[in-house]
Amino acid sequence: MEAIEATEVSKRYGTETALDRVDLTVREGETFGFLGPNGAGKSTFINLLLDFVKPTEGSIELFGHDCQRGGVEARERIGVLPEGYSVFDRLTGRQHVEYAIRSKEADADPLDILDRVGIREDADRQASDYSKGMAQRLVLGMALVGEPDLLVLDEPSTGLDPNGAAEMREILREENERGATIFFSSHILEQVEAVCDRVGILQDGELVAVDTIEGLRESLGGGTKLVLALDPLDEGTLTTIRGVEGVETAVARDDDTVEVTCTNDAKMDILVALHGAGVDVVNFRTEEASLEDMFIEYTGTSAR
Ligand SMILES: Nc1ncnc2c1ncn2[C@@H]1O[C@H](COP(=O)(O)OP(=O)(O)OP(=O)(O)O)[C@@H](O)[C@H]1O
Repeated sequence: MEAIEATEVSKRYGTETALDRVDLTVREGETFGFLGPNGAGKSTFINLLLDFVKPTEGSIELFGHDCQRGGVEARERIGVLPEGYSVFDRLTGRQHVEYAIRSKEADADPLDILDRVGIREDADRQASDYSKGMAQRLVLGMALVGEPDLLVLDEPSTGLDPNGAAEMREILREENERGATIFFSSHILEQVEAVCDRVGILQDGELVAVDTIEGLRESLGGGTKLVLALDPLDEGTLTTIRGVEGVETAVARDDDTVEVTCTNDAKMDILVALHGAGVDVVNFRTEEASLEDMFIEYTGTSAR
């Protein structure tokens, strides 16, 4: 059975189309990263999943249950970290987790959960005194209660320092190994690249790509990145490179280094064109296109 199955889902707010006929399947056991620039529709999709808002057209199923008609059964199997969740000021961290345990009728030790997300020491402090990162850890802990079959996480790394982000990745890996499906949105592409089996890229409400990271690379013609040290590196040199068939982008990194994303076949042609234009290639290496490079190619914008 599929964990998430969206069929032709659209959501309009007045004249604003937040999602436009999105078809998406997330299989049980997958870790799926949901990417898109600000305002692309990621939170809207997650809000539809959770039945916080209704689709204008189309439907979404969770474990075979329509999110609107049979959502309750499905939601019992889900752990959620919503965007911008605010903690209850008067409750301690422990009380938050106890609340989640009661409402999910789960059997868990709140301190074990708080330990897992790294705030056991702060269990009995009021959550209003928590830092942003601690509050985010607490909400993740609440999402983990009851060993959910699906974790839906909207920007889980918000507020976390690099250590916190690494711990978050580790928890996602452990949860996935336990058998949970993970669906999360993020602007932190290194994070997505490190843990996801597949990614979907949303832009202006449309799903412009869904694939493995390897698959995205291939569909961008090999997705090679060349890093060239050139003399001279000026506008004329950049124009020469951009004129070669198969070149997607050519951006100067500093005074003498340029980064070029291109198809595999274009690499040799670039060197030939530079030689023809009298440009000296001082240094030359290739790198695999990162998810960030591919995101820019698909959406024309940076993820952050
Ligand atoms: N309640 C609402 N009323 C009107 N427009 C809305 C509402 N919620 C979202 N939108 C619009 O829908 C579009 C998609 O927004 P959404 O919050 O889903 O994007 P997002 O990809 O999650 O963005 P971000 O990365 O900034 O969180 C935006 O143009 C936004 O202005």
